[in-house]
Amino acid sequence: MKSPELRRENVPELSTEQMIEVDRAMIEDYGIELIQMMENAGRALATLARDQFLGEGRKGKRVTVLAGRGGNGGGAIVAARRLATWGFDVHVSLARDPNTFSGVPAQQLAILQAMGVKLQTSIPEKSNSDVVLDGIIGYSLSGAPKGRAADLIRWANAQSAPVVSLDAPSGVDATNATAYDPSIRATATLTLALPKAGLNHPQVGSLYLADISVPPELYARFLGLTVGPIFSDGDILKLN
Ligand SMILES: NC(=O)C1=CN([C@@H]2O[C@H](COP(=O)(O)OP(=O)(O)OC[C@H]3O[C@@H](n4cnc5c(N)ncnc54)[C@H](O)[C@@H]3O)[C@@H](O)[C@H]2O)[C@H](O)CC1
Ligand SMILES: [K+]
Repeated sequence: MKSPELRRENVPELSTEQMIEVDRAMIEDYGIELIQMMENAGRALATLARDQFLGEGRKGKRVTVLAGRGGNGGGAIVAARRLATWGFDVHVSLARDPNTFSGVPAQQLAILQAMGVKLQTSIPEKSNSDVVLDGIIGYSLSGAPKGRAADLIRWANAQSAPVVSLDAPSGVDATNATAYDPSIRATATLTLALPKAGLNHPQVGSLYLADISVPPELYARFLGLTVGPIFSDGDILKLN
């Protein structure tokens, strides 16, 4: 299935600081809550994985989802839930123990646990995934990945399956494009709302953009940026 395309020069790029301001305005000025944005992000990630990377004959196909405890992991956990409900064999590996999760990501994790989706807190023991989803760290990366997050990144890079990153490849700075060691070498990256300035890096792979329902007028009002109704042709655009 082909995604509608959008030329990169036709949309502004955001810094992490600007994206945090978008998140703030969404919640405080428009009343669009984090859980709503995360649902849109996660559903788009699941849809992209299904339509671009899982192909025909989907029954029994294995999806490995790597998730941190922040907003990025929360979106990946939503994607895991959607793919599980669509009949895929979903395995989730967490970068942090479940009892360290809080807020909306904890709520999303609890749903996954209630559904009985396979969940572990160690690196996946199998290497036969059909696709790997990377929701380890998003725009709140601080320095080179450490601990289990780093172990999961190294594991993902050793897989032959395509790796699809949410928002940014984990370990790549979304604002300044620094690729720390280790960092995900993605086949594709699905970023949210508008492209981030640091996603001009070969480790991003093919770049896609998902609609998380930011009203275009928000960009004008809070960031002084003009953005048209870019998602009028679809929820997921391929950026060229
Ligand atoms: N409007 C939007 O774009 C929305 C984006 N969403 C997603 O949320 C993330 C940002 O979420 P946040 O909670 O701020 O943090 P992260 O998930 O990026 O990361 C925090 C997580 O990562 C750990 N961590 C950070 N640096 C390191 C490191 N060097 N080594 C190991 N671990 C590290 C940190 O400890 C935390 O556990 C954004 O990217 C989007 O994906 C929202 O879902 C919706 C709105
Ligand atoms: K990521």
